[in-house]
Amino acid sequence: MAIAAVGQICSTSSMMDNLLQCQNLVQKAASAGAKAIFFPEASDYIASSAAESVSLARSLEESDFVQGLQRSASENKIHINVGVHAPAEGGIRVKNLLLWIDDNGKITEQYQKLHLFDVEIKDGPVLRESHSVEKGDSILPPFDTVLGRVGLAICFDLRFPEISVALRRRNADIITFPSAFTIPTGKAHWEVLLRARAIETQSYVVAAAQVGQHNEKRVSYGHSMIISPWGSVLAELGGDWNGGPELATAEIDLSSIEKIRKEMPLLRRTDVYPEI
Ligand SMILES: O=C(O)CNC(=O)[C@H](CS)NC(=O)CCC(=O)C(=O)O
Repeated sequence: MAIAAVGQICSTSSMMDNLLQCQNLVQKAASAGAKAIFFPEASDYIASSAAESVSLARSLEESDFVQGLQRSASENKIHINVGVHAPAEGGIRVKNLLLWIDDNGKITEQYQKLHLFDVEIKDGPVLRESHSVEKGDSILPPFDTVLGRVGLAICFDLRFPEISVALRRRNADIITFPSAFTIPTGKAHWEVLLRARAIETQSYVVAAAQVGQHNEKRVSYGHSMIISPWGSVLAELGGDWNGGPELATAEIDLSSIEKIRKEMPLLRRTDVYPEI
């Protein structure tokens, strides 16, 4: 059994301030005995326009934000899962990435968001992620960590159960959804979707979320959660920015996954519908 932590922050366009928020939580998570800490999507920055987002992006090797977290991981002997941007080929778009940094500070895995959030909701959010972001083209196979086998997905990917089912089929124990959900869609769908993904994959779901006002145009829903493979919310943070970053922790018990999967085997009818 090992402890996982979720960190809830409010990123702005100041990468240095965002790094300080994360580093503060890394220390707290390490003091709480956590083996890994999970941060939201776009922890490095949330920009107020597509142009600003592209101009702020740095390669992983040149990002002070990423390097700062690599140092924190090794100094605090903790693994870090964090969402960041990096420039895409051609210079007009960015990649929306999720990194695994091990407790020596090395980036060992990276996933590029598959599904981009293009919405035009009447009297609600209008966002066109595909204007500034290049979509990924593959599922990253789950990998072994101190907590168990981790499968990576990001934010809007949550709405496509195929990716979670594919990660489960490749033996994920824990599926991540670092996010920056909007308030109306968060209120309506966030917890239901997260619990559904945990229940249908019989896996832990770790969802670190951005919270509060990032700039004059963007506000995020918060409510970071860790959910058990039975679908219970084990840890949850609030929806308000209380002036500082916040942390929640939960124990990851791999034997509970084994028990649930044994007691209720979800045998798929792949003779009727395709295997994912
Ligand atoms: O733009 C960045 O830098 C960071 N990326 C995001 O905030 C992304 C794209 S705008 N947000 C979402 O996918 C929210 C999904 C959502 O709210 C839902 O599915 O309801």
